[in-house]
Parts: sequence; structure tokens; C-alpha cells
Amino acid sequence: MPERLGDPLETPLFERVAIIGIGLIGSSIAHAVRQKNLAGSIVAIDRDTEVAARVDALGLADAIFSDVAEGVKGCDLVILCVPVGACGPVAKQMAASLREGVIVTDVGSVKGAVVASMEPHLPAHAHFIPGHPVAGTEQSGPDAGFATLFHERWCILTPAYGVDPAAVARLQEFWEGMGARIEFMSAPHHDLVLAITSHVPHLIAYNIVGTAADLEQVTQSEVIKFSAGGFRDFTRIAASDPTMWRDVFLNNKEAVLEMISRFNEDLAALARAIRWDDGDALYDLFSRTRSIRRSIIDLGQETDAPDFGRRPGKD
Ligand SMILES: NC(=O)C1=CN([C@@H]2O[C@H](COP(=O)(O)OP(=O)(O)OC[C@H]3O[C@@H](n4cnc5c(N)ncnc54)[C@H](O)[C@@H]3O)[C@@H](O)[C@H]2O)C=CC1
Ligand SMILES: O=C(O)C(=O)Cc1ccc(O)cc1
Repeated sequence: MPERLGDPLETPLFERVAIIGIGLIGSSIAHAVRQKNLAGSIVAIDRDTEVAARVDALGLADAIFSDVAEGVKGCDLVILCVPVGACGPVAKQMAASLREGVIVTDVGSVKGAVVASMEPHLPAHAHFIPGHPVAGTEQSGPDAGFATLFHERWCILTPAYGVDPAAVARLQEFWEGMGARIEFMSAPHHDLVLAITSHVPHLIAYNIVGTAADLEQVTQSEVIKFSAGGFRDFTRIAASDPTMWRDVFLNNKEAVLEMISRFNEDLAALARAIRWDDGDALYDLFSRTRSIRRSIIDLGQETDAPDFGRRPGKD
């Protein structure tokens, strides 16, 4: 296995990296870039002045801008870390300021809609390589980030056919420098896979917490008091950022709706098994799902801790 958690690079991979959107993901990238010396300098760009002030206080960047077009000037790597619905407008704002040969990438949880909204704005001299680190937490904002977020996590890249392989290799090296493992796939396939592994699970969490909160026969304090069971894990997921997840669902409609309809069918079959005392059907499914959990742990992709992301020193 290649060394992922090694020493800082002697020579940075990029001269000047612009990170647009300094929330959980943007600040984690900034920490990791610093720690591993992956870029000569870091430019942080965020439209929110309070975020910019925190970035300054935390010392996350060498320069801070609120104007995207100003901030990206002279950068050889530009990473969009904004909610997916903002990617198109941001691409439009920065297009005319992009340096010759720049690599433009993003971290959005949806790929098809991000590509469709960004690509028309980008100049031919930019190498556009969409990306998605499959690593995160329910936290958001510049204080939530940490350098090890991407360690041993997958980062999916979805370059279009014909994109310069040398640019793809450089971006791969960048993510590997932050400890991630790279997988390549098409944008539509990414959106289908993530719909079932991430988007629908978040929707289910939002829904179950909403349903519990609305129950008339159970008080709010009982929901909180007895949430030590499975419900507690759902509340963590349902605490995820509302803007980010609104954008995910509105931008991956087709795949999410397809998975919801499959999910509804399977849920109806479970309800039927309960109604007709079909214990074998329940036992069979629960045994199958238990072995899936065990194989995820065997693959080293999860610990028995409830959190998906790891926040050393923060939990
Ligand atoms: N939160 C998570 O666990 C993960 C999130 N992602 C993706 O990463 C992206 C960012 O997510 P987070 O870091 O969690 O969000 P966040 O809410 O922590 O940070 C987003 C930042 O973008 C800034 N922003 C929004 N619109 C902007 C604009 N037009 N121009 C400049 N700045 C703007 C906001 O002020 C905020 O500081 C999203 O696309 C999300 O889908 C990917 C993997 C995991
Ligand atoms: O906190 C969790 O459990 C997550 O699932 C984090 C996460 C959220 C969105 C992504 O696109 C990738 C990872």
C-alpha cells in the first residue's frame, strides 16, 4: 500500500492554491495543504465576512478574498468548496481571471449537475477535473475542519474523456498527499452510487427525526431522553447543514427519486412481513445487513464509533 500519511513534501505540487468556500471541507483542505506542504501559498475565498474573519484568526491562509475573480488570479489550482448550487455562479465569476493551464476542481457531493453548471463558463485553457472526497461530518464552517479528514477516505474524480492526463495525475497526487485514495468514475455513475450510499440515508435521517419531532403522543423531552437507541445516530446525520443538503437533493433529483422508489417498495415488503408474522423474512434481511456492516468494518472503512468523520481532539 502506498505511504499516505508521510512527511511534508520538500517541493510543493502547486504554486498557489485558491480554496473557494472555507467551511468544513475548504478548511480541512487548507489544514492538510499546510501540514503536507502541498502548495506554496493558500488563497482563501469566501463571500461571508464572518467566515473570512475566522479564517484570518485561525491562520488558515496566506491571503483572504471575498471577491472570487480577484482571489483566483495567478492560482494554478482552484478548488470550489461551496454548496453544489453555488458552483455554476462561482465558475462564471472566476472564468475571466483564470490563469493559463490552471486546474479547476470541486468537492461537491453531486457531480452531473455541477459539471453541467460549471463547464459552459470555463475557458478552454483550464483543466476541469470534478471531484468528491467521500469524507465529512455533520459539522460545517471554518472551525470544523481538521487536517486528517481525508486520511484513508475515498476521493472520487470524474474527469471527462479527453482531459489532460498529466493534470489528472497532478490532482490525484494532491489528494493522495492529503491521505485520500482515488477512484475514477463517470459523473452519472457517481450520482447513482452516492444517491443510495449517502443522499437517501441523509433524507431518511431528516425524515425520521422530523417525524419523531411531530409525534403528538410522545413529548419532545421523551424523544430527547430516550434517544440513546438507533434514533441518536439519525439525529447526528439530521444535524447536517441545511443549505448543503437542500442543494444535494435539488441537484441529484433523478437518482434520488429512483432510489426512494426502490426504498419504498422494500419498506412496504418489510411492513408486510411484520403484519403477516413472517419472521423468516425479517431474520433473513437482518442477517444480510449485519454481514454488510461487518464487511465494511473488515475493509477498514468504518470503526465501531458512531461518527463517519474523525475529529481528533474535538469529540
Ligand atoms: N459536509 C460534508 O460532510 C461534505 C461536503 N461535501 C461538499 O463540499 C461542499 C462544501 O461543504 P461544507 O464544507 O460542508 O460546507 P460549509 O457550509 O461548511 O461551507 C461552505 C462555505 O461556502 C461559502 N460560500 C457559499 N456560497 C459561496 C459563494 N457563492 N462564494 C463564495 N463562498 C461561498 C459559505 O460562506 C461557507 O463558508 C459542498 O458542495 C458539499 O456537497 C463533500 C464531502 C463531505
Ligand atoms: O457525516 C456523515 O456521516 C457523512 O456522510 C459525511 C458526508 C457528507 C456528504 C458527503 O458527500 C460525503 C460525506
